Amino acid sequence: MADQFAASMASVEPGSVPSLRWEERPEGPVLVLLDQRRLPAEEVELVCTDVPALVDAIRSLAVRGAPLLGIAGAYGVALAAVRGFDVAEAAELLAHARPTAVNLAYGMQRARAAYEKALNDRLGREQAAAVTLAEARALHREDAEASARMAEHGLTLLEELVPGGGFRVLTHCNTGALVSGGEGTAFAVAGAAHRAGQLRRLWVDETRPLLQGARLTAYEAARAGMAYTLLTDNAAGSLFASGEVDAVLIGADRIAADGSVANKVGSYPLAVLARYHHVPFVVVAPVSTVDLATPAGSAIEVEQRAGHEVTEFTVVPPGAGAEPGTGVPVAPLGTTAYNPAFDVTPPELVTAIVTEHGVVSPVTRAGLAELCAGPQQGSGSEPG
Ligand SMILES: CSC[C@@H](O)[C@@H](O)C(=O)COP(=O)(O)O
Repeated sequence: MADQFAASMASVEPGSVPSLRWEERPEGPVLVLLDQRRLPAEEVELVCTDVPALVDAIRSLAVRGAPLLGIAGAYGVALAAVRGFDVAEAAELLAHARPTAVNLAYGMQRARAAYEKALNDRLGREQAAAVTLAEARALHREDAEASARMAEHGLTLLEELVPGGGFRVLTHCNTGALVSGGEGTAFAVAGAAHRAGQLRRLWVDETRPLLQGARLTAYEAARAGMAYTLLTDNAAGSLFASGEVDAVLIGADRIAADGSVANKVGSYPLAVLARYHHVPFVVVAPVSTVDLATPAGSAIEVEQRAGHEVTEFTVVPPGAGAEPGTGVPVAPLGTTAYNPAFDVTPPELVTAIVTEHGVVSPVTRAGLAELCAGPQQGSGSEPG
């Protein structure tokens, strides 16, 4: 299996990895995921033949990251439709798999709407399923295109915010090709800077407790040939204090209408540090991550995860820790843990939000709504 992935990896752009694909097999279509729980030790495929298996993969973070959750949600509905399962039931399961990343609901709803419209248009179930799959594929392609646009806009913005170039960028969690149909969000901007010879260093937060930074971003940075250094999350403060960070680039799981940003836990403390040290704090996300129906950050549901992810090292050795008691204990038996998967950064701490439509800076409710309505005309960014 690892060989199959190595072969398919040889055909992709350097630095990018195929995180998810639809495959027609003699026994029926399947969704093939790169199992992110096993990285970087092993490149192992996870094959989903039905939506409950996909929901398990989403909950256990085999497939993760906001844009990819959207793509997975759409393909999940298509899988149910093509295999003749109950589409409404599948959509409900997907909608409740994880609560914070709005892209999951967005992708799922888009595919479901395509299916229902096709049935209303009196297409048969088989044709409706084909339409649903086409919608999932379109969303997958659009995400790749959005990623390329975000990289362009983000690099232009970095050049404006950090005169002189040679950027030292700090990032948190994982926002690269592993979470996208393209090169990702924040990581795509770092990638563009790297190709332009402008990325002096990528500082990679390890991202406790599940180490998306250490396991996944370092893996992607190494593949891309970037100069990168891994740090523990709580080493960021001294790094800022010694003037080693020019900008913070992060992704987002949901952006409320007021510009509040929910992202991997640890993002908010970085925003506070960045403000104190006068360093730009830039959020890179597709417009599908902006949820205008959520009025403010306080209304965002933050996923709370199991305590054993904190009380046990769950990713050493690779693949261990899916269940309580199977990881390496690092706290006395019976210790309780506070384990929110995300935190919310208020808009006043965000220097700019970069989307495929352009840049909003300063971050205002009106500016964000305008950006969501369509691409900016002209150069777009006006860093505040
Ligand atoms: C482009 S990905 C942006 C976010 O989805 C990412 O930073 C993040 O927080 C992912 O969290 P995860 O819990 O690993 O799914």
